[in-house]
Amino acid sequence: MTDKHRGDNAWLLEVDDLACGYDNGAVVKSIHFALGHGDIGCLLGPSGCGKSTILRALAGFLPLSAGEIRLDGRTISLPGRALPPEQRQIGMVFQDYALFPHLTVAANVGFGLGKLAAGERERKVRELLELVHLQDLAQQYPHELSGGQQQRVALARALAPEPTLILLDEPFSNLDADLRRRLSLDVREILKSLGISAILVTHDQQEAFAMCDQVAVLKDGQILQWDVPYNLYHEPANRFVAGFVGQGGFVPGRALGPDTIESELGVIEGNRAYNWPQGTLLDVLIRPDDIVYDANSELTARVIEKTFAGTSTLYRFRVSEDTEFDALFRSHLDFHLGEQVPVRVEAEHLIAFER
Ligand SMILES: Nc1ncnc2c1ncn2[C@@H]1O[C@H](COP(=O)(O)OP(=O)(O)OP(=O)(O)O)[C@@H](O)[C@H]1O
Repeated sequence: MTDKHRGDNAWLLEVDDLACGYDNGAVVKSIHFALGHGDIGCLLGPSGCGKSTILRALAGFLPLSAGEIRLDGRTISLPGRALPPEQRQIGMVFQDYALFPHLTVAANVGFGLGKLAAGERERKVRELLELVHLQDLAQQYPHELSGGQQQRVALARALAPEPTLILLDEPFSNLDADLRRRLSLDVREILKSLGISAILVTHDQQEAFAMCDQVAVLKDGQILQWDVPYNLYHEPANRFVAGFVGQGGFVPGRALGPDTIESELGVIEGNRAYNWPQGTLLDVLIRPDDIVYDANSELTARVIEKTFAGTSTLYRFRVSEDTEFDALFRSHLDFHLGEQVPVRVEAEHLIAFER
């Protein structure tokens, strides 16, 4: 990261106890998180949970009813007192690109650079277009570009004034899946190469995991967990996060000891201790990659659904009326509906919640 963006503060962005909403009441409340210099954070959650509302508060478009927002140690929002959006050094990229249709690509990127001398502005625009690989399209108009190219222009335009933080509001949702994946990785690389921090809003968990260092999972206006993607997947703090992040479902179990659970899938031992009394009834999280095929296993499960996906096949298995689970096998392990298949649980991370 560049020194230009590093202040003396441990965090670039600190959000403390934030609450805000609209005329009809608070939408988000008790929001806490902090983002490091050069880190990319994500607000992930279902539609209507308040992701864009938090982004608007960060950008300065929405007043706070409680809490505080600090950027590089400087307070930018308090209830009744807020730095105007244009003084925050925060850039924004929107879902619909929001480019100026009557301006060329180069003029769009240079739009916010009016204060620079013409030669300096041209140099800066050229550098930014090279960064987003659009140097050959500088004289085109937005309607002559693909969606992915337009979004690159929008990113270059947001980067031009050298913001401290970039806010990305569902920036890839108008693009097809393949382009979405490639562009999200490209944008990550560009932001990392410049050392610019960002907050991405998305409801796409794969995008959040691929692009972000830390992710907040939101529900009903609250952050349920703010963590690195690995922990969200393997150490979900509660049932909602476990269900929302990644695939998987729950099977019934009973605590045998602090790290051991008995279920119809056998005795499962994990690497994490809980303090349930012995005999506590539990729901055990089983992810499709927690199940392996084992010809020697005594446990067999019946195939009740099968979804072929090229290199892998997702199976739904049933052991009893109460115990069903998904398993992802390489597709050469080809079983037919109704077949009894020997399987074994291989779950290092044992995740369970009291029933
Ligand atoms: N301008 C507004 N006035 C009143 N209520 C609003 C306004 N904008 C959003 N809301 C309400 O605030 C809640 C959160 O909306 P928000 O747009 O922050 O959700 P979101 O998580 O970004 O959803 P999505 O993924 O669908 O964009 C919703 O119940 C929504 O109806």
